[in-house]
Amino acid sequence: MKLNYRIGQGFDVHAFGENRKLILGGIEIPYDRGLVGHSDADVLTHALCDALLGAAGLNDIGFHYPDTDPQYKNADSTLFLSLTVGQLKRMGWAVGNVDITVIAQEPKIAPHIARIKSNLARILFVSENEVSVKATTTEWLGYVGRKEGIAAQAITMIARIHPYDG
Ligand SMILES: Nc1ccn([C@@H]2O[C@H](COP(=O)(O)O)[C@@H](O)[C@H]2O)c(=O)n1
Ligand SMILES: C[C@@]1(CO)OP(=O)(O)OP(=O)(O)OC[C@H]1O
Repeated sequence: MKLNYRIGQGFDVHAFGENRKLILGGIEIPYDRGLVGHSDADVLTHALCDALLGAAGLNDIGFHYPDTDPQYKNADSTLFLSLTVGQLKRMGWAVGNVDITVIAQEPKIAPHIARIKSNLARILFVSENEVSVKATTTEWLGYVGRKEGIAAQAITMIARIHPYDG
């Protein structure tokens, strides 16, 4: 018999670069630098995609949306999240809750968390109560502390909404 719940976790890091917007959870955060990547480098959304894909046993974001594919150049990463949610839905999974930590020395994320949660809840088809977004510094230690980039980790629980035999 298949279980009705599964958990997954994801982790991602992107480096800061010049002339880039800082996008987290699909929301533009005012800062003098942005993150560098093939897509918009939305590190929070990438970690969340990996958590959801991991929960469903579906490999990772780079497997489904390779950084060698020109169609994803500067892509809005919430597209990957929407596609992932659709993929899970077709397999009979709905998102239960997500818990995300952004690891950044700067900028302050707290003032933007309400907007990030609202945006993610809309894409995940859950209420904002099911979306937790937190932030921490690394107390000036390591690559995050040197303000070289931002890391994010995400954990999710998904629940089976209909049987799937694939
Ligand atoms: N980029 C960040 C980092 C932290 N916060 C908020 O500040 C609090 C204290 O952070 P510490 O790393 O010193 O524990 C943290 O709990 C967050 O609320 C933030 O908004 N943005
Ligand atoms: C999102 C993708 C695809 O554009 O590229 P990046 O923005 O570079 O992000 P990363 O987390 O390194 O890997 C996933 C990629 O396939």
